[in-house]
Amino acid sequence: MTDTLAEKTCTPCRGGVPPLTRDEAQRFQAQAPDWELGDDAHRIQRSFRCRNFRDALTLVQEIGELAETEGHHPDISFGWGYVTVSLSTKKIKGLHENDFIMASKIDRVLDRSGRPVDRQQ
Ligand SMILES: C[C@H](O)[C@H](O)[C@H]1CNC2=NC(N)=NC(=O)C2=N1
Repeated sequence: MTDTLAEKTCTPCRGGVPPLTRDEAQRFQAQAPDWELGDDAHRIQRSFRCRNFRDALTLVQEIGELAETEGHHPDISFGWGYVTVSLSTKKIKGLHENDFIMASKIDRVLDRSGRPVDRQQ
């Protein structure tokens, strides 16, 4: 049984590998179905609803710590009541398995924290 994405760890990406094709990205996306594949298949994105600004800020902090631990970093925008996370691998200007590993781990942060976050699509 191969590890699920959330059990994997990101591998340092030093470029030199092609980004995932749309088909490959769609296969990974099946394991992170709450994430939307961008039109150019070069990024995945998901928004979370939070109770207020402080909750959004706390979630951003948690995601930031996870990114530092994994060595793979999302772009995050947030405000009162929402956090939007976008993942793409800068070094290869497209998607890498690392992006889907991070997506799956971010989903686990939410599930574990059990915060009352609606999952807006
Ligand atoms: C060596 C290390 O893996 C790289 O510098 C990492 C750091 N975090 C990263 N995050 C993202 N999103 N893309 C990258 O290309 C990237 N490179």
